[in-house]
Amino acid sequence: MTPDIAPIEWTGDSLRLLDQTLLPARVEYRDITDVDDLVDAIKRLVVRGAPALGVAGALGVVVALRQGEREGWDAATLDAAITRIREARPTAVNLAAGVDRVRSLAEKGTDAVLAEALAVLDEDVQGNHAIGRHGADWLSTRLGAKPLRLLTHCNAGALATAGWGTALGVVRELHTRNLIDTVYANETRPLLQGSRLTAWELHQLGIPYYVQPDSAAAGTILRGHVDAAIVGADRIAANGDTANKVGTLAVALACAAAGIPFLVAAPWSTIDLSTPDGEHIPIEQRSPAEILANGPASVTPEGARAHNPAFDVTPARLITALITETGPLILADGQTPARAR
Ligand SMILES: CSC[C@@H](O)[C@@H](O)C(=O)COP(=O)(O)O
Repeated sequence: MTPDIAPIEWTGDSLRLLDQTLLPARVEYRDITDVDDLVDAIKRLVVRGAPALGVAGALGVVVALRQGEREGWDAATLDAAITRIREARPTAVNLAAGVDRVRSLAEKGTDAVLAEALAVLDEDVQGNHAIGRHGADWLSTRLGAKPLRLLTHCNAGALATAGWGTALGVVRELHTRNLIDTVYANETRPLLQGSRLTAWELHQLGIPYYVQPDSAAAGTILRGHVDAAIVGADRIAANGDTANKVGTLAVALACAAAGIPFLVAAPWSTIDLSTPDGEHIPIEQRSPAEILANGPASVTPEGARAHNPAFDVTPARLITALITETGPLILADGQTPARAR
């Protein structure tokens, strides 16, 4: 299946990434043939979003193998390079899972690894379309077949995946059914994935939207302007606790207070049955500079300390349903990923 926006591709010679740090001002691609460049791209969020990181991890093993062939690496050097890709960011389980899925094929040769990595990419696009259909069915059955006002946080669109998107995939499917009134896109401080990326995607798709400050979300929800919230996930524990972009928990709490559905849309590749609950999910701490400064200009007194977690964990009890490619799991009714598998 051909994705529309292609944030990540294999060109035949290189891993091509749409540079998400430059959007929406510039559409530029980076051709990656070097492990250092890939690790830097992952850390700087040139490529980002859990499913896209899974594909980057899998294709990253191909990059490492080819660089190793070019530069005559021994097995230990190759292994260390692959591990650096795997550990470039800690929270999205897809990154490590993508690396692990293809790594063991290295002894069969680079072509075998490449074929499996491309399968990861293809499965993601197909799975996202299924998530879109399941989510749209669930929402229109539960809320009625009327145009919906949905809220989302961060970017869980085509850019965050191999194509189509998860939470935004549901929005897109509803839009094709004429069932979207408007989308509230939280701006997503501090790196603005909502105002830069989600708004860019919604604009291109012709879907009506507002960008709002993250801090407006609770008020928008409690004033009755939102029918449901839908977000993506970086890692879902066996009990359904879900790590996603920092600020997601506040949205879930507001939805619970307002009595409206809070949905997580994510593929099974984001579910980590080896992590029992949210307390065990590693949370990435990012650079203080992201919140102590606005570009080059400091916005805080000298010596200010920063607490800058990139993600928070929403407890399963606040999640109405988890929409996967195999259908919805109704966490509100006590279903969990562990019991479903
Ligand atoms: C389908 S993407 C789901 C999540 O990965 C997304 O919501 C998110 O939190 C991304 O964080 P990011 O730091 O931009 O990689």
